[in-house]
Amino acid sequence: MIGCGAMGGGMALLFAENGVNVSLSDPAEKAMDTIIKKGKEAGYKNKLKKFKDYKELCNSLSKPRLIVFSLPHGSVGDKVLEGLMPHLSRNDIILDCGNEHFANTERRQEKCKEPGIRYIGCGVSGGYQAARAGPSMCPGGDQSALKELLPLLKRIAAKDKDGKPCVEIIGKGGSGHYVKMVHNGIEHGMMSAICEAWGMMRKMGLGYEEIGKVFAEWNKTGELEGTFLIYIGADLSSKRDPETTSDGEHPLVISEVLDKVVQDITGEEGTGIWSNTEAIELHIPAFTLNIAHALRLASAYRGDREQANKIFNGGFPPQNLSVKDKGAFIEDLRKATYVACLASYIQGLNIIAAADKEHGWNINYSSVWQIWRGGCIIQADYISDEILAPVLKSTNASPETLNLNLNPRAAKDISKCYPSLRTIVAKSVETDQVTPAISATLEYFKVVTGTDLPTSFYEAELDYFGNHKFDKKGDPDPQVKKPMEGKYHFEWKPAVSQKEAYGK
Ligand SMILES: NC(=O)C1=CN([C@@H]2O[C@H](COP(=O)(O)OP(=O)(O)OC[C@H]3O[C@@H](n4cnc5c(N)ncnc54)[C@H](OP(=O)(O)O)[C@@H]3O)[C@@H](O)[C@H]2O)C=CC1
Ligand SMILES: O=C(CO)[C@H](O)[C@H](O)COP(=O)(O)O
Repeated sequence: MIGCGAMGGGMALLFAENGVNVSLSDPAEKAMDTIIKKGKEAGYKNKLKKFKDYKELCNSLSKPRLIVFSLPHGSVGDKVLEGLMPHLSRNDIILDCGNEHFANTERRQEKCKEPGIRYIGCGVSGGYQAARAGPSMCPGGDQSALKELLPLLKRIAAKDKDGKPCVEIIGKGGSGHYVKMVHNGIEHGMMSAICEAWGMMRKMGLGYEEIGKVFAEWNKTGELEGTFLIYIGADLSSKRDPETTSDGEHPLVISEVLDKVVQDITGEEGTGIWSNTEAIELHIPAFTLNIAHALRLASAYRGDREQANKIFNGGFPPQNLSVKDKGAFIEDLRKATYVACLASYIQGLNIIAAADKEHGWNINYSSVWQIWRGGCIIQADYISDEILAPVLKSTNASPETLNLNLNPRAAKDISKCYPSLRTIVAKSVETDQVTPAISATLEYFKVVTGTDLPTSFYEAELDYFGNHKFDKKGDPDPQVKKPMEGKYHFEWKPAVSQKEAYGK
């Protein structure tokens, strides 16, 4: 296990629990000692050993070796690979369990080809608790290595509600890391919508623990049933700090958490940036994911926000929400949260489908479905059973069939929940609530199902100044339905000389 932090430490213990001898490497000796101590306490006798140099570490492993990375993304992995290479042999496997950029994964796979080392990009999900108990795993790369590894991975992976392991072969090349990256993009869309709903409930006057109870209800039944992020939202809402304050209180931890999400800016994580960049580069409209990312960014600048708040004389803070029927409003909020979560899935799947076509990864979509069934952060039982299963589990699921905006079952739910989504956004606008992902979701569904968009005017302006051409309404040519340049240009205003324009 190279990298013994929150995730690597948990996975090292998980492997040891499953009878595997684990050799540890981390710059922090203390991190390795802690894992060894925990292993001893758990009764995994002599299963965990620490190593300072790669030669000794590699000599300690039986062949073909399995080397697991749980490292920060980027150059760290390159340096580690460089250092390990001289001590590895043909057929050894590197299982990169970090959140690595798929292009780095593919570059390393290329580098490993000649010496015959098999490099697998394997996103893992579920946080450090799942790393210890069994994560959802998303491996892609060399098929022979994947087939050899799968039995072991199935032993350690999370199990879904039917007891099936949440790990399957995703596809070739960097597809495993790609799917995990998009998982995180979806995660961010869902987390944004959920925190926005939480913010509105706070402004309705609900206490932290009361909101926890609402989330617990949402998680029990209906469209948000079995949604991990709703479940942990319920759980965290009642956690109290064991330290007492001066007045003898044990404060709710959530009441003390500052409103900033920083890891995109600190570089700690990259998946949010990469998944949005991918959406843009692959021409996928991903309103909910894009704005969720922007909310994180804006939130990170706490100091700037404080200064702007002063300059704007207090800014535009959310007003207290008075609603006639609290129960009905919370039900609208639940439905709005659900459609924003579903929109996040739809946008994420559209990104994966476009990338699969572009890279020829041949992604197995029933594997994607299975790894998202349990153990991962975006686990959502209702969405999985009702919406995704009929599409992703199908034996002929392909990038062409993945667009859930064209799926009648998804359309039924979105149409049913749309009035609630509109009610929530309208109330939010009226009272200055912070609801970017929920509002963007309303716009998203309006736009992707709309056949009378104001972009006619946009197109005309583009043609006016740029000769960018347009197509005409009613043209029977099927090409006009494709994203291709239009056939017509109108001379809205002929170009004139400088003298004619400026009169000199
Ligand atoms: N935390 C989470 O919830 C999840 C994280 N991930 C991904 O898993 C990976 C690990 O994350 P996480 O455990 O949270 O991060 P941590 O920072 O806790 O762990 C990373 C570990 O790698 C160590 N490290 C740095 N350089 C080297 C090196 N050259 N050789 C060996 N070890 C090294 C670090 O040591 P030091 O601190 O001394 O530099 C640290 O102990 C990341 O890619 C992350 O994106 C994936 C899913 C969930
Ligand atoms: O990969 C993860 C979950 O799936 C990690 O928890 C990750 O650290 C979350 O950070 P970010 O919100 O920046 O993706």
